[in-house]
Amino acid sequence: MKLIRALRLLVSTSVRIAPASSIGCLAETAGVIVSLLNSWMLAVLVAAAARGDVDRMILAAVVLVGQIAVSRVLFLVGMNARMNQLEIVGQEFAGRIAYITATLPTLEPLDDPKYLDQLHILKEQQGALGMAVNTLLNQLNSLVGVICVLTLATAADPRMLFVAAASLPTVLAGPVVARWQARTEAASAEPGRLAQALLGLGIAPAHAGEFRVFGLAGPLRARQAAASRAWRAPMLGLAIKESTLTAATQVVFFGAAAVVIGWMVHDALAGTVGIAAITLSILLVTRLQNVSSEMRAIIGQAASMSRTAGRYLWLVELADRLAVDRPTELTPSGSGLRLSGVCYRYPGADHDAVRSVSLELTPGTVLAVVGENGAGKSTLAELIAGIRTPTSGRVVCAGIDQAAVDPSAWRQQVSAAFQDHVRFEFLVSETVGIGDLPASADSDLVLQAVRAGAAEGVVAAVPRGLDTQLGSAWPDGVDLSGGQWQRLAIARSMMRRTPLVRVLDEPTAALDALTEHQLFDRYAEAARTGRVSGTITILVTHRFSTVAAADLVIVLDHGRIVEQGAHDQLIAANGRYAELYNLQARGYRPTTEPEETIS
Ligand SMILES: Nc1ncnc2c1ncn2[C@@H]1O[C@H](COP(=O)(O)OP(=O)(O)OP(=O)(O)O)[C@@H](O)[C@H]1O
Repeated sequence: MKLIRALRLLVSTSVRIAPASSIGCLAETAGVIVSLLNSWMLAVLVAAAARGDVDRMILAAVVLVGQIAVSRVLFLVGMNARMNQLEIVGQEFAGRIAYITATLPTLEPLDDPKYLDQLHILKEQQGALGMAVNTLLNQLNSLVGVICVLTLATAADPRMLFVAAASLPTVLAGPVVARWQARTEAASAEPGRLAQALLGLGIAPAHAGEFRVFGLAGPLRARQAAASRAWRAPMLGLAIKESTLTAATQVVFFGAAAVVIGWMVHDALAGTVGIAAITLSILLVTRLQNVSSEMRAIIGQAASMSRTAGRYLWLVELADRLAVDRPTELTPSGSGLRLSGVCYRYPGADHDAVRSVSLELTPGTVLAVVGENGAGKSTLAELIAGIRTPTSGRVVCAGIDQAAVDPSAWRQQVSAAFQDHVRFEFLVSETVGIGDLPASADSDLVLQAVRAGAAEGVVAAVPRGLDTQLGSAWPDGVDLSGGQWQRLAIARSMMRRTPLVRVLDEPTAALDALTEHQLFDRYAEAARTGRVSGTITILVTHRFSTVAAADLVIVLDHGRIVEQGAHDQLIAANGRYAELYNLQARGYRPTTEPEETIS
C-alpha cells in the first residue's frame, strides 16, 4: 500500500516534469531485449560452426554484430534519458523539501530532535526520489530479462530450470536486506547529523577566528572523526551482513549450476546433448546470475524509494497538519495588543520559558522588554511575531485573535529584526527590500527604510550603493562588518511601514554608540509615525539607555513579568529594574571590588 502510494506520487511527478526523458528511458528496455537475443544468436553461430555450415555462420555473425550495435545505441539513449530524468526529478524534490521546511507555519518542529533526524535521513536519501521511473524501468528490464533467460534456458535444456530455481535465494535476499537497511538508516541518523554539524562548524568562515584563537581544529577533528565512526558503524555492520548473505546465496546458485552443467557435459560425451545446448546453457548461467542479482538490487532500490517517499509524504502531512485551515483575510475589529495568560514551553522542556504573561498595550505604544539572560525575552518576542504558538493563553491584536487566523496572515501584519539576523547575500536593495516583498522593487521605499534603519552610511560605503552585490563569495561582491549587516537587517524591518506590531529583538547589539544614538532617534520617529498608524513597537534590549524612552517597560524573570511601568515609575519603585538600571549606569564591576574604586 505504502509502495503503491509512493510509486503513484513519484511516477506521476516524474512523467509530469520530465515527459521526454521518461519516454526516452524505455529505449533501455528495448536494448535489454535485443542484447538477450545475443546469447541465442551466439549459440546459432557455434552450432553452424560445428556443422561447417558457412552460409549460416556468416548470417548469424552479421545478425549478432547488428544486434550488439543496436543494443549499445538503445542502452546509450536510454541511459542518457535516465540520468537526465534522475537529475530533473531529484532537483524538483530537493526544491520541494526545502520549500516545505521553510514554510512550516511555526518553529516548534525545528526544536524537535526526532523531526531533525527524519529530515536528515530524507535529505541524505533524497536521490532515491529521483529514481522512481528508473527503478520501475529496471524492474521492467529485469522482468523482461528473466522471461527471456528462462525461455532460452528451457529451450536449451529443461534442467536449466533447476539453476533458475537456485537463483531464488539471491532474489529473496532483497527484502531481508531492505529491512536491515531501514534499521541502519534509523540507527545512523543522529550520529550522522552530529558528524555533519561538526564538519560544518570547521568549514564556516564565521567560525574561523575562534577556531584559531582556541586551537579547536584538532579537538574538533577528533570529535568529528568519532561521530563519523558512530555514523558509519551501522553501515559497516550492514555491509558485512549483506556480503555474508550474498556469498551464501552465490554458493547455492553456483553449486546448482556446476551440478547441472556437469550433468549436461556427461550427456554430451554420451552424445545425447548437442554442443549448441551446452554453449547456450553455460552463457545463460552467467545471465541468470546477473538477472537475479539485478532483481535483488531493484527490490532494495524499490524499498529505499518507498521509505524515502514515505518520509517525504510524512513531511507533507506534517506541514498540512500544522497548516490548519484558518482565515487568511484579517479584518481589524479593535485596537491595541492584548496578551492574556500566555505560556510557552519548548518541545521536550520540563518548564515554561514564558509563564502567564498578561499585557494590554494601546496603539502606538513603545514597549521595552528587559531581563537577564534566559529570562524569556526572545521567546516572548517570537510569540508576538507569530513564529511560535503559545502553549496556552491568547494573543489578540487589533481585535484579531492570533489562534483564529492563518499564521502567515498574522505575520503579514508584523515586522521584525532579530539579533541573529540573516546575512542575505543579495544586492543591497534586495537585502533590505525583502522586508516587504510587494514593495521590494520600489527604490524610494527601500531608501526610506534605509534611512529609518540608520543604514545610509552602509549604502554610501559600498561601491554601487543599493546595486552592490553583498558577499565576497560572489563576483564583485563585498562583505560587511557585523554592525553593517545589522543595520541592513534593521532597515529591512522598517520596510513594512505600518505593521500592527514591530518586534525589535536586541537589534542594536552589534552597533557602535553613535549609530545606536542615531537609531534611537529613528525609533522615536518611527514610533511617532507608529502612533499615528497604531503600530506597537516591542523592543527587547539589554541597554537601559534605550529603555528610558519607552512608554512601558516590563521586566521578565524566569518567564514571568516581575515588574512593569514607565521608566521613572520603576526607578522610583527601586526594585529589580532600578537595580539593573543603576548597575548599568555605573558600569558593571565585580562585587568583590571595593565600592569606592567604582566611580
Ligand atoms: N530552541 C530552544 N529549545 C529549548 N529551550 C530553549 C530554546 N530557546 C530558548 N530556550 C530556553 O528558553 C528560555 C528563555 O530563552 P530566551 O532566548 O527567550 O531568553 P532571553 O531572555 O531572550 O535571553 P538572552 O537575553 O540571553 O537573549 C531559556 O531558559 C532557554 O534555555
